[in-house]
Amino acid sequence: MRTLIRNIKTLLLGDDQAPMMVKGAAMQNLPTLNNAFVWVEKDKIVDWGPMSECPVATPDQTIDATGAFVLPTWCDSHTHLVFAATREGEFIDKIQGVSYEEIARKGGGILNSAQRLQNTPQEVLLEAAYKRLMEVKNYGTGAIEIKSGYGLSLAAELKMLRVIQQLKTMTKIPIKATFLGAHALPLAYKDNRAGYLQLIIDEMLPQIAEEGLADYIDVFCEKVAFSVAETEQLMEAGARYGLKPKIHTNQFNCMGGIQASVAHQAISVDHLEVINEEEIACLLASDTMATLLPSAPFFINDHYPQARKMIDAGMAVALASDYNPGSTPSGKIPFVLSLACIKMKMLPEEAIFAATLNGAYAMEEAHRLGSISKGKLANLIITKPMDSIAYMPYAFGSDWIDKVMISGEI
Ligand SMILES: N=CN[C@@H](CCC(=O)O)C(=O)O
Ligand SMILES: [Zn+2]
Repeated sequence: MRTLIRNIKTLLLGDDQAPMMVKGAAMQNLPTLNNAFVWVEKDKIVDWGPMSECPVATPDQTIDATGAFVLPTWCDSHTHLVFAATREGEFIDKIQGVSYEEIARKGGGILNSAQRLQNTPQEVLLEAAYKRLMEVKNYGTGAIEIKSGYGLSLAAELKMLRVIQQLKTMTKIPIKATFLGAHALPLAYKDNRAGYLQLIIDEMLPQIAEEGLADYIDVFCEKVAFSVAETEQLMEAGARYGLKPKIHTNQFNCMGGIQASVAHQAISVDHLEVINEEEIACLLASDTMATLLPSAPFFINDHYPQARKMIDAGMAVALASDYNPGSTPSGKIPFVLSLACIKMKMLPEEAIFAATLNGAYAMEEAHRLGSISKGKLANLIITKPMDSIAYMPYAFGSDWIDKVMISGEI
């Protein structure tokens, strides 16, 4: 199938020499080309440029994008898309003043989700996760990372990861799987932390590696979850099976999670609602992506990451949804862009870079996604007609995406 998208009002991120990530001030320089075309063959972008250079060959399909923007799909590098049940009960608790951390300490939160997931058959989880995947695709997500971490037993963690593996075969959306066995300490191990770590290291990891179920290892490095020393132990264990770290840290506490993750060559550190100068310096000197998840502090009424300070210091940041039933029951990246601009003072251009190319870097997909470059996958968003880039984060309640192309198919 050969598809021509023509008369594009403005093409964003057209760059055949796109870097693997963009940092600091460069995040404002989003490549734009007015009055453009994109030529797609099979699943790839074959050509793009100004309409004056549009090929004369006849495509199988033509899309007229008059008045519209075309940009790469979002690379959502942090989600918990596989879960058994929503948690509206805790939503009401939070409205009535109980904090997210208090709910976790009382055995709600992640443990609540784990209990539900352990009792839910794999096919039921798969059907629900597939529906969520199709939902976020319509919001423009064209690559996604999905974590385990609501299993917390050997059988249930494997079940979650097998669901993710099945999802990979059911869609052309690139998916990366992350093993998050250390998401919460199961009640059965409440007086035996070391025992749970041994279960992860001696039983879960070898089986996961044998079945090739995970691309990355994650740990929830927080006072309410796992310590820095435990996180290091797990990153080292993951490395023995070739799993690179992507670490939940600095959601509530600065306790050394960033430094430890960077020292273990983490692909990304995620959340960063709190961060200090030393941690910013550490990230600046690293190749680790800072992935910000502003829908989480929005939903649990926490403070937002200091994106402006990070970018002004020269850091690269990525934006992701954190779609999960507890802190973020939403996978809508356009809303994440709005929060990034409104609450974190990111410019629209920075937010778009953060949710596309930098998101791709945070899931090691920047070589084939995240920009409009010849040879990259044709995963594209075609917007409804609009006047400016700023309309995207500005119109936070509108559905401004018209079409989503995944691997060359609308
Ligand atoms: N913070 C840790 N994990 C998830 C929330 C999980 C849950 O509450 O179910 C997050 O990234 O926000
Ligand atoms: Zn998360």
